[in-house]
Amino acid sequence: MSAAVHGGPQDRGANRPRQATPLLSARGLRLAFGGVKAADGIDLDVMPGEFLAIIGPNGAGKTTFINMSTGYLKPQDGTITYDGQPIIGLSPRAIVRRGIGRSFQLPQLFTEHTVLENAALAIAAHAGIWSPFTPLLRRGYHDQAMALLDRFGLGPVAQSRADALNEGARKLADIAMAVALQPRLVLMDEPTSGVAAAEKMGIVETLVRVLRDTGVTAVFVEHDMDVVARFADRVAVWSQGRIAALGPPQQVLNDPAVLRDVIGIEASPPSGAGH
Ligand SMILES: Nc1ncnc2c1ncn2[C@@H]1O[C@H](COP(=O)(O)OP(=O)(O)OP(=O)(O)O)[C@@H](O)[C@H]1O
Repeated sequence: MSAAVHGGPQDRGANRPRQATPLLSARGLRLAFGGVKAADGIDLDVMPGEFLAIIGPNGAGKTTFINMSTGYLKPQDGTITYDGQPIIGLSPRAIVRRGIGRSFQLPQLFTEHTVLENAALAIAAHAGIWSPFTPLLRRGYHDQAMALLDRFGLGPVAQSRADALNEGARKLADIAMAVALQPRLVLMDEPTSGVAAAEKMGIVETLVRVLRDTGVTAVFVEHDMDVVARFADRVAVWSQGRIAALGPPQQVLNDPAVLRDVIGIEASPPSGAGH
């Protein structure tokens, strides 16, 4: 366990300065859809190098926060800065170019292409080539794509069509595409949803290893409390568009109100609480 301010179970930031500048900083975010307050005054700092888990019930506004941070939704009020610069109003593609990647609840792969072709397309896109055909003709992208896939353990399925992958591999491939764009921050919306229970920890171990090795900061929405307890440095608890609790997992996941209102159990530790 690290003594760092934002330390957590697998923190590698023991030598991090105590007063690091946030990589992403949200202040006073508000967004309502009709009468539904999807964001009702969100303040959150994401520190460089940390893995921050977002938990909370359905409809609490978790995806809305990711959408606002990646240019898919514009808040009605508030600010978001990334690396000290305001990003509200930028397009999703401009935000990717700044260094924020994301993965989706439903992976966004070109299903009729192979995994290798998907990776080559993502690497080519990062190089500024958006034509869907050019990179497929260029061996160089394939080599880089293969190296990327190997890091995620996806080498054996490189030649498979994306729609032939099981859910775990599909989730990893989607995150690999985000990493191809060389982000400093990745926001992942439920990276383990739909993944078989037996596969889940292995999938998360792989993605955490790759992101940690690459020095990528991560925010991830997660419903499995065992995953959160094991991999998050800090946990933010979303409730009705607000952050109801924020802190290290051992603190937040043992908070009786969080156990009752978010995890849906009376007073037991997080192990076995996932669904
Ligand atoms: N584009 C939209 N138009 C209308 N309502 C929306 C839109 N996006 C989100 N909402 C509403 O805002 C609220 C928050 O939604 P959001 O998807 O952010 O919740 P969530 O915490 O991610 O939920 P889940 O865990 O089910 O994915 C919900 O009531 C949702 O129906």
